[in-house]
Amino acid sequence: MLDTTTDLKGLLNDPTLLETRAYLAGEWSDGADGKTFEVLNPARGDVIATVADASRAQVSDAIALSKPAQKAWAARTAKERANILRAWFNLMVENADDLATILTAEQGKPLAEAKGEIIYGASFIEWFAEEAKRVYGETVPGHQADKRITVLRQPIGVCAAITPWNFPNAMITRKVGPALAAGCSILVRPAALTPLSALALGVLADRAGLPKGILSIIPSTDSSGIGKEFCENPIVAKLSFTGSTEVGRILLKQAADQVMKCSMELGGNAPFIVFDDADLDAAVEGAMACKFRNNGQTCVCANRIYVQDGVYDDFAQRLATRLAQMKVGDGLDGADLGPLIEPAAVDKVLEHIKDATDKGGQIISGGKAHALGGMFFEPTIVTGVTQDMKVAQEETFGPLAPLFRFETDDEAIAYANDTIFGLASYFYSGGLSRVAKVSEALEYGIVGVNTGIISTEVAPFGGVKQSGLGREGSRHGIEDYLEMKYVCVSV
Ligand SMILES: NC(=O)C1=CN([C@@H]2O[C@H](COP(=O)(O)OP(=O)(O)OC[C@H]3O[C@@H](n4cnc5c(N)ncnc54)[C@H](OP(=O)(O)O)[C@@H]3O)[C@@H](O)[C@H]2O)C=CC1
Ligand SMILES: O=C(O)[C@H](O)CS(=O)(=O)O
Repeated sequence: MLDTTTDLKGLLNDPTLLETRAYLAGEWSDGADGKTFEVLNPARGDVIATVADASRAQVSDAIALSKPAQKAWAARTAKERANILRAWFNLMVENADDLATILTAEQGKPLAEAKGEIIYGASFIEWFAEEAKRVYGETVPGHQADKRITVLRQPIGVCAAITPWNFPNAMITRKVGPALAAGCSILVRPAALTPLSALALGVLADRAGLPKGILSIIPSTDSSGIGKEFCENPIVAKLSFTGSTEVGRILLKQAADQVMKCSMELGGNAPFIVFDDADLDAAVEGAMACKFRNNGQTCVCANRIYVQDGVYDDFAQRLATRLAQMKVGDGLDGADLGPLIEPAAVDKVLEHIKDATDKGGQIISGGKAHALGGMFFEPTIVTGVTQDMKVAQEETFGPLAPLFRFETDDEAIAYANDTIFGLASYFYSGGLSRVAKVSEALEYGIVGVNTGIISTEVAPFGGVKQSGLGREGSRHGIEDYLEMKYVCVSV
């Protein structure tokens, strides 16, 4: 752990963005009985803020208040809602430097990446401000001479969201943007490790003129209690979750009693395939971007790198050369790779490396905790990795690049699909026919071809199999916040 403390307020141009109270139905509130919890900087280990710890009862009250507020919000014109969202987007962009500093301080990713996340997060608010005006209905030719049929698309009502620590800004805006655009209200519970980015978004939403009751940001250590409140409170009509498949399953079971509409962005186990006709320099750059973004802590990060026999050794050597240029350190001090989020994350990377090397894998780069100590870890490459190793089936969520060897296209496709997950996949090839065939054969919601970066607000993001339900972003992202109503008029 670095021997420095973080004067977070002192680093901000606008220190009022560092809000530590809960934002409950538009009111800034202390936790019940003044309860609080501490937020740490994962690079330095120091306490950067003490935040209100909201209780389940407070959340229940906020849900009740958000119901009439939602009705009034839905009654506004789409253009009025869009204008407020647009004002919020502008404020996010204007305050991007401060939002990025807060994000890096609580999450650890390098400042440049944090700034990228803020702009990416803001893009969902901009996109859905535009989509708000395009929620069209339909007219259907009547089935009898006297019948006139119209199809309305109406906001689903009060929504709830649970978001993870790895993207403390963008995973919120990707849910809140479409909800608010559609005319819903939404209550968000961010991960307890990273509530400050979420609360700063609440400050800016307030400034943008969002009416009271439409948005709640709930810092709380009671993840399971708040999750139950979201699933059991009859006012809540929809739940959107991003996080592990394990927690997604719990929430789906809880939501089943109310037959609640759910969107789930769950775990991935992304394959990254390098065929022998690939541009190897491009493939190495793609692997660097895809594997080491957020230090390997995203569910679309390459988890398994499959390289065809003829280019395997060359690719491994080039990747190792590139990795040696990466500087590990404090995200606030210009590092390329920050710390992992918590000690358990370091243990998981060590466990996967040990399992691989016990079964015959060889470390060619890194392989151990970094000399900086704390949650810093050396970016690592293991070669000779096979399908019987843990890393083939489980997400590492850390800076470990395991290199698998394959010979034929069918073998690569079979290995890539041999998982319960189906979020993102990637491959590099220069062959037109291969590009078409492999894209179709991969059982994934997202396929990156000759690119390692696939995240954008304009495309539908989501997985198949146990990676989730629904899509976020794009014109499809608003659908989960709308209900269809068919009106049949006899004339
Ligand atoms: N973050 C992501 O996008 C993904 C994570 N994963 C995997 O999951 C592991 C853990 O990652 P993490 O992001 O913490 O994922 P989790 O699923 O553990 O947490 C995601 C969110 O759910 C909350 N939560 C946890 N348990 C419950 C519950 N019982 N009811 C309601 N909410 C709950 C968490 O709150 P709190 O943290 O405050 O308890 C957090 O806000 C990773 O190492 C990775 O392997 C996989 C895919 C995606
Ligand atoms: O938008 C992204 O790039 C991802 O959603 C982040 S994650 O959910 O894959 O971790």
